[in-house]
Amino acid sequence: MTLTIALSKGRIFEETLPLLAAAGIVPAEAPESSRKLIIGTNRPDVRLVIVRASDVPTYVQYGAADLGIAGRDVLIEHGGAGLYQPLDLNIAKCKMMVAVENGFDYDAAVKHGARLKVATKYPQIAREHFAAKGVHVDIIKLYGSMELAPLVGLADAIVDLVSTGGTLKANNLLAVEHIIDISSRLVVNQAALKLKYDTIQPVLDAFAGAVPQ
Ligand SMILES: Nc1ncnc2c1ncn2[C@@H]1O[C@H](COP(=O)(O)OP(=O)(O)OP(=O)(O)O)[C@@H](O)[C@H]1O
Ligand SMILES: O=P(O)(O)OC[C@H]1O[C@H](OP(=O)(O)OP(=O)(O)O)[C@H](O)[C@@H]1O
Repeated sequence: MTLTIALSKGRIFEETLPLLAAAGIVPAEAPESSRKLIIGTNRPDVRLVIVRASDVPTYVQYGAADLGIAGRDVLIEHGGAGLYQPLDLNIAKCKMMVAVENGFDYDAAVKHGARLKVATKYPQIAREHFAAKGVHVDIIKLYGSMELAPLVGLADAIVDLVSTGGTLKANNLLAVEHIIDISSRLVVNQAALKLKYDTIQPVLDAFAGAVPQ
């Protein structure tokens, strides 16, 4: 039975290579240098499909892929329907944070009870965070370059991923709240786990044994 694994290009693909190797899987091509969306491997029964990071849960949910690797951010926004999430892979680590322009008095803005304009690619996470604090927000959905929004008056604050802090610094922004720690997880289609147990379980075991500390 063929096993299909959904991965995104970039950091997730790079950081997944050692996990795949532990399961005896070596991609036939590098997705960065190929335009192919279906990539074979050294194992005739395993293929990779290359999708947008935020589309990985959808491919696995509907069984178009049996396994996938997706960030916790993406999984929260997707909702996780139809997905089994057996393993935190401890890769693509970063933090979901609230950030504002240097000089913006965030504490005062929150205390005053006025509505805060928040730009983000992660409306679900942002909404839950501010609801728990009892802060009224207008969420402005963006698809990237969130850091620009406070600089041009689109928003008072952003909710975005921070790793080194370099992007915030380069744009004169300051992190003011830590929402959650993010890493990527293995997701499995619930029906596939039963139907393809003999193929999937050894891959899960190999990944579990190779998770970086
Ligand atoms: N700076 C970072 N450092 C570490 N991990 C990160 C960083 N930025 C994002 N991630 C994690 O890696 C995952 C994939 O990020 P990537 O940048 O490849 O895709 P994306 O551009 O966010 O997604 P899409 O293509 O769907 O818009 C994210 O979902 C997140 O969990
Ligand atoms: O704290 P840093 O180390 O600077 O990382 C943070 C940046 O990384 C992510 O962007 P990414 O690199 O994925 O760019 P993209 O969203 O344009 O793909 C995130 O959206 C931040 O902009």
